[in-house]
Amino acid sequence: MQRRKTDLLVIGAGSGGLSVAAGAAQMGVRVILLEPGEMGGDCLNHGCVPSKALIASAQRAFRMSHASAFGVASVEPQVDYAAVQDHVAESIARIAPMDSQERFEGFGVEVIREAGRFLSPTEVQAGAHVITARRIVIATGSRPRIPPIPGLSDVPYLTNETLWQLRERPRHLLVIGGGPIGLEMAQAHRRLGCDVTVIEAGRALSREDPEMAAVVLEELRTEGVALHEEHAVEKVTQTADSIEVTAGGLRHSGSHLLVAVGRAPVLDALGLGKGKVDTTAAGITVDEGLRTSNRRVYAIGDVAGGPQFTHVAGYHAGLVVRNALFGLPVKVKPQILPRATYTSPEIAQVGLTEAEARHQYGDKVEIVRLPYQHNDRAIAQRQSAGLLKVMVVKGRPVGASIVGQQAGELIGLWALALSARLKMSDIAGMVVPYPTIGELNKRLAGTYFSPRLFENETVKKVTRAVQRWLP
Ligand SMILES: Cc1cc2nc3c(=O)[nH]c(=O)nc-3n(C[C@H](O)[C@H](O)[C@H](O)COP(=O)(O)OP(=O)(O)OC[C@H]3O[C@@H](n4cnc5c(N)ncnc54)[C@H](O)[C@@H]3O)c2cc1C
Ligand SMILES: NC(=O)c1ccc[n+]([C@@H]2O[C@H](COP(=O)([O-])OP(=O)(O)OC[C@H]3O[C@@H](n4cnc5c(N)ncnc54)[C@H](O)[C@@H]3O)[C@@H](O)[C@H]2O)c1
Repeated sequence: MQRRKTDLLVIGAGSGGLSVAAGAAQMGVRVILLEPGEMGGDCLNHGCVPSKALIASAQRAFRMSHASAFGVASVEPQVDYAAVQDHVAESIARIAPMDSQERFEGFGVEVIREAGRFLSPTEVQAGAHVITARRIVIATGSRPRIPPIPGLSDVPYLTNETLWQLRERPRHLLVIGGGPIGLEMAQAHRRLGCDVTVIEAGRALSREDPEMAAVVLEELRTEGVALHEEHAVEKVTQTADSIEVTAGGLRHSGSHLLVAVGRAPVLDALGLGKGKVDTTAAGITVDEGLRTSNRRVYAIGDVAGGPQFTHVAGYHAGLVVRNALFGLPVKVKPQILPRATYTSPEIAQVGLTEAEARHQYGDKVEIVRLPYQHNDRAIAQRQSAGLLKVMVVKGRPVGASIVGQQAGELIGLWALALSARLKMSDIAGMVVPYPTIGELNKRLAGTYFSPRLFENETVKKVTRAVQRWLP
């Protein structure tokens, strides 16, 4: 065994671990990074990047078959599924150098391609190395949760880890789970010409405001995705040429099955008991500053049991670097963390939903609504289905929900508004280029002020009085 000492040991080279390692090493700290698998973790290799690349192919296909309204003949797209997967692989390959071992070694990080396992509260074993570190960051992410459905283990099923190796287009894709993974992949495959059936035990997109989620679900159904909500899966069986899922008294037959029912934290084999790091089923237990029960050890990203997004792992990393390197007090602010699901239309959220805001603020909250149909660019592009809702308390937004074209882009402004505590007047006062979808944000703030200005007798009296004094 080779004994090693370092300032910072990072376990896992995914979105969270890489961000911590890069930040710390570039500040001159000695960093060792452990990764037994592919550099870049889930987001690059099995998550965000491949899913968004597949969605991009699907959007192309959809536009080809829906062009006639624009005066361009619609055509039935010829989908070469293997070539679609080549595009997915190429997207990963183009981004991979950013997360590569060589790039991180260039920052001064020592990368060891071994799994880490605690031997004691201060020592971690990785292959032939025993590493002692002043601070340790666990960033081991999550993996697909496989539910205990009778028969599931006896059939060949896909997860987000294996979907990208598929070369033949599924004739009929069955999807268990109507969350972000299930619905992004369901719509993309439908647009690529597959029959698709989604079986959801509860409500699809259940984290989202139901009014906003309904817009997405209606579009999916219009495009031909068979979506069964409140249908608990009873069993899965295989016949000679198909897989059958029995749910809610119905039998769904398909050629391929995708399981997308949530994530499980990667905790096993880490020896967390020896490290005196406490866990629950959701993940590693952390305080507001991401410290675990072992004060020298932090947990970030998916393994920390909170919202599971790449930008959240990156945000955690920034906080940990500040605290571990400079001793600065840090605190996770859940209310500033946005999320977006990249269906068409997209659905995005930051801060409180309408229901949460009403629950927290009662009648002090004002709900400001603006449908997309008033946006000139959305009309010109025939993408005017959508809605913005912003929850406002005493002139400041406390939450924003958006469903529609580019919702994931539009939510960024409200994420800034919440993190910088901007007022609605700040949003109303900004000037945005015409004609853009982004005008919706400013127009919504205008909608907040309209009744105050234009339906207010005092304002009208004062304005009339001022006219008499003006030269
Ligand atoms: C299909 C899909 C689509 C997604 N799309 C989006 C999206 O569009 N936007 C978004 O924000 N998020 C998206 N996500 C979520 C996002 O991928 C995760 O939130 C993010 O990857 C979490 O980063 P992480 O660093 O916590 O974990 P990971 O990226 O999973 O990295 C963990 C790393 O730790 C390594 N590891 C595990 N055990 C050990 C050990 N014992 N020792 C050393 N290393 C170990 C693993 O090999 C892995 O490389 C998506 C996820 C999926 C599955
Ligand atoms: N655009 C994005 O940012 C994006 C995209 C994909 C994934 N992600 C991340 O990955 C996480 C995991 O996504 P996910 O969709 O797998 O999980 P999820 O937990 O968000 O949704 C899973 C769905 O499966 C349902 N379900 C659970 N067990 C079931 C069963 N036995 N039968 C039928 N339905 C069942 C649940 O009710 C739920 O609606 C997300 O929460 C998100 O954090 C993000």
